[in-house]
Amino acid sequence: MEFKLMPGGAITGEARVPGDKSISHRAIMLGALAEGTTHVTGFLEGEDALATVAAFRGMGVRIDGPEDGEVAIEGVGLHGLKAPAHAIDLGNSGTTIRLLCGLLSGQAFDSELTGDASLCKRPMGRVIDPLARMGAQISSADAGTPPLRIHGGHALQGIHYDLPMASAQVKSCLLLAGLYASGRTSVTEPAPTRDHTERMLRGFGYEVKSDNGVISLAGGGSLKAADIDVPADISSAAFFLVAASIAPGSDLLLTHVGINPTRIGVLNILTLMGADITLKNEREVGGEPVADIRVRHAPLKGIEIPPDQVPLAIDEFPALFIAAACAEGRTVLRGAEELRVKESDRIAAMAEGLTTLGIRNEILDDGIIIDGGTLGGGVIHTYLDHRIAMSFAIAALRAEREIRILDCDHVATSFPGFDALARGLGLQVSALAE
Ligand SMILES: O=C(O)C1=C[C@@H](OP(=O)(O)O)[C@@H](O)[C@H](O)C1
Ligand SMILES: C=C(OP(=O)(O)O)C(=O)O
Repeated sequence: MEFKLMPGGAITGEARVPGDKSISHRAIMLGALAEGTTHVTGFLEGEDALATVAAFRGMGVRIDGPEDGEVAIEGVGLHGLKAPAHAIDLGNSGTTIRLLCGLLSGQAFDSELTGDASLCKRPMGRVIDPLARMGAQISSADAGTPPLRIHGGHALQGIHYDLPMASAQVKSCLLLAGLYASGRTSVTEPAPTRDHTERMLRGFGYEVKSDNGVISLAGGGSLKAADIDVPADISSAAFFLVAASIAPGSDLLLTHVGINPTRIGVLNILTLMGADITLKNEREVGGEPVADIRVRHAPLKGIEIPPDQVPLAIDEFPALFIAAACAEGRTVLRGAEELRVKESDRIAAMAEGLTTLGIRNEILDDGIIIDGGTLGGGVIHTYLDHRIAMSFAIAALRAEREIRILDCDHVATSFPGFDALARGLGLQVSALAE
């Protein structure tokens, strides 16, 4: 499928974007390992979260739904999973494969994890190495990439691990392995990352300590089923936060959006650029802060992105680069080398598309410099990356000519129905069979 976008338009109205992907994955994982039935509402019915559902069904867990965002998971307890009959295919989902590495290292059975062409290029050494120090045995393809074979039946010991990169996936992987390890498992992060695993473990009655940047738990406990209301994904909301900011005449309300402090870099960065964003009706839902977000068009200016905001906005940079392209002056991002190992090399993929649209930019090892300017039009390559596709779709609001975006099927990994929702709010997008 490809997207064709006519230039111009404004973004107006009210919308609730689909459920948070990170929280949806964790709801299935912890629900499966809990004792009792976990009920989930607001679940993301996107391909990545559905890959997590399929993985646990394949290990004998009864999961009803999702239907209208509702899922019921019959937990089997920490030791109730069954050996999967086949290799588990996790599609495009880095979060699922890395968290499962930790969880499956603690099982008595062997398992094999694989995925699509994008996932099979992503680095897994970052979880394999610390898990090996805990006593796990995982073999990978030569480059440290999937397919992975996890040899079960090895006793795990708790370790302390200083994370070399700010990664919630590595942190969460080790905490899940730690549930099965003897003694304590603890990690320190070079900078805070999303803390949904810690919050949800506590919500399931498992003690997790966070003391001065050290996050730890002791193995050998148990999880009690809980009800989870998944907020709308701020990473999906980000496309419309940028869209409404850059398109004159825009006024948009995004409802029930998760505003966990470890996820709101996009709000902080856009506000520093001059965006008109207000939070309303702030509340806490099932251990996660939530708000309605109003965003109106405002002229944006280029900024130096504060390094402390980078991990808090890591998935939102493709959309933020479009904001930078529409801003007056220069935006500089550094300290974001992690963008090179996502579903695509997001620095290279965005730089290429920005250049196609006539926006001057310079690639750095760990970031990019973007000079705001006038956007033309042209044909964009997504490199099979959902966030690249959606970012260039919203760029059309300020483009002078038509934009065609090739290979947009992956949008459904995180944001099923993106094009219909965007059309309803004023983006002139059509989805065409390729
Ligand atoms: O833990 C998670 O749910 C995620 C963590 C981040 O990855 P890293 O941990 O690799 O930074 C993020 O990019 C990904 O979309 C989701
Ligand atoms: C990086 C992402 O996801 P994952 O690592 O789970 O594939 C993302 O959704 O932007």
